[in-house]
Amino acid sequence: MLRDGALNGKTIIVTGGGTGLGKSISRYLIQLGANVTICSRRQAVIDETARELTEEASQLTGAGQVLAVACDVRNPEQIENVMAETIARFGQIDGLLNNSAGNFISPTERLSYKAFDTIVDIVLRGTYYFTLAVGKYWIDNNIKGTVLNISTTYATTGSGYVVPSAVAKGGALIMTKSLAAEWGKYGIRLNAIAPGPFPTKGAWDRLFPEPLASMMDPTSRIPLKRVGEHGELANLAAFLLSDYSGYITGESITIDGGEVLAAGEFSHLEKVTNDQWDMIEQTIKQANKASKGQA
Ligand SMILES: CCCCC/C=C/C(=O)SCCNC(=O)CCNC(=O)[C@H](O)C(C)(C)COP(=O)(O)OP(=O)(O)OC[C@H]1O[C@@H](n2cnc3c(N)ncnc32)[C@H](O)[C@@H]1OP(=O)(O)O
Ligand SMILES: NC(=O)C1=CN([C@@H]2O[C@H](COP(=O)(O)OP(=O)(O)OC[C@H]3O[C@@H](n4cnc5c(N)ncnc54)[C@H](OP(=O)(O)O)[C@@H]3O)[C@@H](O)[C@H]2O)C=CC1
Repeated sequence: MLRDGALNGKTIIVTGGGTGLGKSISRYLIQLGANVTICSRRQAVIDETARELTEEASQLTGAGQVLAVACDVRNPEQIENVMAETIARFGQIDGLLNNSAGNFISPTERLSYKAFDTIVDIVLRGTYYFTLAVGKYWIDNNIKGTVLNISTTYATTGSGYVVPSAVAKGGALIMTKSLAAEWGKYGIRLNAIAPGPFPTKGAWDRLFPEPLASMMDPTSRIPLKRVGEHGELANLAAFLLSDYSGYITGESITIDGGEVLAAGEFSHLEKVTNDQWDMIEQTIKQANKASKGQA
């Protein structure tokens, strides 16, 4: 979507950049000229991704570079280290993509206290810690940086069976909007993306394990009748991290093929045939006549 070189000179930190959506978005940011630091807990995973993305970038003209630094987003000292390593290598930080998450599907009454804390600590506390650390750095150095948080559609609707994740994503979304209001005066923007289903191993292993996978088709409730493609999400993320979205802040943009619209009372009637619609129309028209005393 963006022109080659659209992110030249930008340095962006991507949490959870070694796998799944974080990896796909990092790949596109690098193609557009950004330098990207990927971080997550598993050094071997981010090292392998950095190697792969560096190899791909070497085939392109004007692509950025990639740095891998291990970090648990629940640990402020490790966050400071990611920032220090990024500044040492690339000079400054311009963007932060809070993409790391933990999640699993489970009836809430089966959860231990620690299970709830584990998810909320990664998703809400980790997002807050990283945003606070980078935000302080931007304010101190007069940098007009941009934060993009990967949310979910159920951050606003709520959802059963993923309650810790919904609570944490909901909190992170309100943080996005609150800080957009507070830090706008520094030129700092914060936005979110609320994706519907985009297949990744991390999400599918934990949200659609068997026998659930055989019992439910995630596309059946989606008006566009398909899951998302990583490139579609990467396009939106790159735009929101770029200067082209310079007047957008405090927003959450949904990218879900219309899935959230399924809440509409009559949105599930696609199985009704044309013959049935003919019958329905006649029945309603009869009722209309009856109500006017014409039947
Ligand atoms: C498709 C539609 C929209 C989907 C929206 C998607 C949202 C996403 O976030 S998808 C991202 C999925 N990716 C990941 O989750 C990657 C990282 N995840 C993990 O590393 C683990 O899944 C983790 C979150 C559980 C964290 O691992 P770790 O730190 O090693 O924690 P423990 O294994 O020690 O578990 C802590 C605690 O949680 C309990 N627990 C774990 N799994 C379950 C489960 N399936 N059901 C119930 N409880 C679970 C575990 O038992 C521990 O509690 P205690 O037993 O009290 O010690
Ligand atoms: N896939 C989908 O359909 C949807 C995904 N999302 C969101 O997209 C984002 C990416 O998910 P997805 O790519 O699917 O799944 P992945 O499992 O591939 O990504 C999650 C990443 O988070 C990292 N991570 C987990 N815990 C920590 C931690 N404590 N510190 C640092 N990093 C951590 C993991 O790396 P490591 O284990 O090495 O730490 C992993 O790279 C998440 O925010 C998720 O909520 C939202 C809606 C739909």
